Amino acid sequence: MTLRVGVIGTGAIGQEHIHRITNKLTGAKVVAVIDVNKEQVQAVAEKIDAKIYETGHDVIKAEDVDAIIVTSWGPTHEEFVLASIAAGKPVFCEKPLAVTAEGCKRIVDAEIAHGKKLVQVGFMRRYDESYRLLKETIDNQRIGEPLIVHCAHRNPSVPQGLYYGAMPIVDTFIHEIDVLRWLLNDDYVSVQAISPRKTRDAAEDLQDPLMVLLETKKGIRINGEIFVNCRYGYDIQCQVVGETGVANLPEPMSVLMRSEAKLSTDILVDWKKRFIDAFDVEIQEWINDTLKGEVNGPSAWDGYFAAVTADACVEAMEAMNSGKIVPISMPECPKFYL
Ligand SMILES: NC(=O)c1ccc[n+]([C@@H]2O[C@H](COP(=O)([O-])OP(=O)(O)OC[C@H]3O[C@@H](n4cnc5c(N)ncnc54)[C@H](O)[C@@H]3O)[C@@H](O)[C@H]2O)c1
Ligand SMILES: O[C@H]1[C@H](O)[C@@H](O)[C@H](O)[C@@H](O)[C@H]1O
Repeated sequence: MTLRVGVIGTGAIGQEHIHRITNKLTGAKVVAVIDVNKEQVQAVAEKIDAKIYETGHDVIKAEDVDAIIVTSWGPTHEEFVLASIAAGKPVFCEKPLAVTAEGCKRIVDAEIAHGKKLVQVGFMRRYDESYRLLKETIDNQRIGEPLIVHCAHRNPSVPQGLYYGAMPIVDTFIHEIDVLRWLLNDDYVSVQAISPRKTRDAAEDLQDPLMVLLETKKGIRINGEIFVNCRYGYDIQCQVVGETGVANLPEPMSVLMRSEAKLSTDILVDWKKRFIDAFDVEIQEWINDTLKGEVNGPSAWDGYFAAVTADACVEAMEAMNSGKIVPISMPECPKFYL
C-alpha cells in the first residue's frame, strides 16, 4: 500500500521532505500540496504531479489524502494539527508543535479525546547517527553518570526581519531542549539565562549569542550556547562530562586535508546537510509506522514538554542577568503517552 500524503507549506523544509518522499524513500507519495505562496506551490506541484488545494484545511479534508505533513510557519501548526486530529488523520508536524505550551496542551487534550495517537513531532536529532552513538555511550555507562553538559547551537546567519525576539529559544534551542532530555533520560527542573556581549551582526531585537543554564531532576547542569550569527558555519556541539570520562558528539564526516601549510577540515554551513540522513530515517520510519497505524516517534507529549521548557527559557531570557531562576514543572505523563 502507498501512503497518500498531503503537505501544508512548501517552503524550505516542505520541499526537502517532498523531495525525499518522491526520490529517496519508499511507501509514500505526495498527492496534495498547499502554500499561501501560490507561485511556489505551483512550481512544486508540477514537479511531482500533485494536486494544489486552496487551504490547509482542504488538504486535510481531501478524501484521497491519508496522512498530513505540516511544514508551514510555526504559528500555523496548532490549527492544522488540531484539524488533522478532528479528521482522524495521522499528522507529522515540524517543530514547534505549537508556539506556546497552551497550544501544545490543546493538541495533547484533543489527541487523548480522540483515543488514538496520530501526532508525531519533527525532532529529527533523535534519528541522527551521531546523537544515537552519544546516547549509547551514556546508556552503557562508559563515562559513569553524566554530571555536566556543554552544548552549542550555532547558525552562520538567520533571515533578517523573520528571526527575532524569542526565536533563539522557540525556533533554535528547542532542538537541544528535546534531544538532551532524550539523551540523558531526565527532565528539567529550572532554567536561568545570561547574555554575553552581543555580536555586531545581531539585529537590534535579538540577543545573540545567548546562554541558558538548565538543571535536571538528577542534578545535571547544562550550559547551552545559542549563537545564530556565528558566520563561520552550521555547528552543533555537545559534550557530556561524566563521573569517569567525557563524551563528545561526533563531528560530521569530513576529509582531513594537508594543503598549503595547513591541516584542515571543512565545516558545514547548512542544517539541511548536517541532518540529511537523520531526516531520511525520521520520515521513512514515520511512513512505515503510519502504514501500520502506529506512532512511535516523538509524540505530542514530547512537543508539549519541549514547549513548557521553552516557555520557561523565554521567561528566563526576558529576565536575563538578573539571577532569576525559573522553575520548570510538568504534570505526570498521561498513560496514553507511556
Ligand atoms: N527540523 C528542523 O531542523 C527544521 C528545519 C527547518 C525548518 N523547520 C521548521 O519547519 C517550519 C517551516 O520552516 P521553513 O524553514 O521551511 O520555512 P519557510 O518560510 O521556508 O517555509 C514555510 C512555508 O509555509 C508557508 N505558509 C505559511 N503559512 C501558511 C499557511 N497558513 N498555509 C499554507 N502555507 C503557509 C509559507 O508561505 C512558506 O512557503 C518551521 O516551523 C521551522 O521551525 C524545522
Ligand atoms: O528552523 C531552523 C532549523 O530548526 C535548524 O535546525 C536550526 O538550526 C535553526 O536555528 C532554525 O531556525
